[in-house]
Amino acid sequence: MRKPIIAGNWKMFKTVGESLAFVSEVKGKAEAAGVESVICAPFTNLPALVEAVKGTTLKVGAQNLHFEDNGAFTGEISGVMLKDLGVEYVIIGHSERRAYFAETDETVNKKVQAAFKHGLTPIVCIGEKLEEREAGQTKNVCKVQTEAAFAGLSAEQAAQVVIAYEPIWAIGTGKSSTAADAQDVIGYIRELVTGLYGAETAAAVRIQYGGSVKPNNIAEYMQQPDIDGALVGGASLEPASYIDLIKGAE
Ligand SMILES: O=C[C@H](O)COP(=O)(O)O
Repeated sequence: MRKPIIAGNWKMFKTVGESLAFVSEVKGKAEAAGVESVICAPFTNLPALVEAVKGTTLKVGAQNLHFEDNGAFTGEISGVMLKDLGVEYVIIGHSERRAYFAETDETVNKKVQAAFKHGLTPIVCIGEKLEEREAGQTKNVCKVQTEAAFAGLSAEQAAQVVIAYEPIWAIGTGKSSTAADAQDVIGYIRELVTGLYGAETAAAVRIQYGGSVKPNNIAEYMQQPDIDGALVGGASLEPASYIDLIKGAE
């Protein structure tokens, strides 16, 4: 049985003070039995957040990591450093990182391996651009990105990966994929994992939908057999909305 997971991706929003105010608002309210609630915050906010969520069921994630443990990589943060802070999750290969920071399928794979090396759970983002969808390439794009992300992982590691299927045209646009379309692609992604590792591993992998998920549409996605949660940007920033997302996922 897969435990649903709602992850808020705050992107480049919130100061430390704003993060702490958010946690004190949602504490005790963004907790639904059987739903894992994660906040993926900017690096600067992680130490304070890890401290603030102690004693709650909220978990903290980063939005990126470097694949090396340390070295001359100005401005980067490694898995060693995240683990040292007490961070549990890390988003890898978000489409904004692929588009603006030159992340490739190869670096995504290296980062997934680095996450496992340091005991972090990777939330691996995949998804097609609008022109790829219009050209009927959605599943092909997801196949290439999924296979690359999982390269070299053991079945035991693969089972722990969280995949976030985010059609790029649906991110921050208010144009969400229909629940049926999202299920179609996510069901296909699970078949891909079955092909790579077998049915038992594929049945354990959690696959989220992301792209304009809001409190008023989360339930439709959660009703789909292969959708195990959501990676949420805009609607995760306000405490009331975040609480409603968690409740809606129950
Ligand atoms: O990581 C989250 C996604 O980019 C979705 O963002 P959004 O919910 O604002 O569309």
